Amino acid sequence: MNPEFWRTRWQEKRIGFNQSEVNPSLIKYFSDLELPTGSRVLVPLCGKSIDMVWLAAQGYGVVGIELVESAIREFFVEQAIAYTITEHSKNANIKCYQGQLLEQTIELWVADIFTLDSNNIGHIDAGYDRAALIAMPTELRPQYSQQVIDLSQNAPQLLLTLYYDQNEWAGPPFSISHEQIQQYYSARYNIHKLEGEPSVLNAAPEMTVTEHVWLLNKP
Ligand SMILES: C[S@@+](CC[C@H](N)C(=O)[O-])C[C@H]1O[C@@H](n2cnc3c(N)ncnc32)[C@H](O)[C@@H]1O
Repeated sequence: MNPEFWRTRWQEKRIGFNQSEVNPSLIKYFSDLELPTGSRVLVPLCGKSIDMVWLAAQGYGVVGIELVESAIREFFVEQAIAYTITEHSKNANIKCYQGQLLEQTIELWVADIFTLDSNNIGHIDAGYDRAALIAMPTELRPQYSQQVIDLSQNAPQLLLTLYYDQNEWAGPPFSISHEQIQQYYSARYNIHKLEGEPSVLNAAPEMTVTEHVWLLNKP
């Protein structure tokens, strides 16, 4: 998916991926990461996810990365959080929106994730990937997974993916198999499948879909 695809989706408000309720798997499994409060959580391809509000309410700092600036602005406006904007000194396409919620900092980067490095975003304690890996087409996924590993310096992750017959529906979101998860992450993580539950694709409700929840821990 090129950047224009996502900009158009946001412009035309075709954002069926955006949830009005906090993701139940986040609530159920995030504690498995055993993070002390005050830890900083990376949310790649964050959109305006309400999950970031939940993370802050649990006592975690949030570091989101999102290509489309209007999505980030909508997040702060809808959540009634005051924000400041800092522009990157060398790259006009990169900005950082920052606000405070319940004494936690929510820092959302307007950027193509591939243009950032760990010096930009600072230390990360864990990652939460919902609708991010599965938003990446097959050819970009190895580069994406490596970028998340590099940005977070191999921090543990809670990863949510979908599995369905890719021949039946083109995506995004794309279907990801256990073998693909191994391919992307087994060199740097111990991989545990926590759950596989029936799920629904909003754009193709007739499809049989399973949501998988993965815990990626450092070996
Ligand atoms: C399927 S949405 C998921 C959003 C969010 N994780 C959620 O659960 O609602 C994927 C998001 O990734 C953003 N995106 C796509 N490619 C990106 C890239 N290369 N860098 C940063 N963000 C990107 C899109 O604009 C879109 O908001």
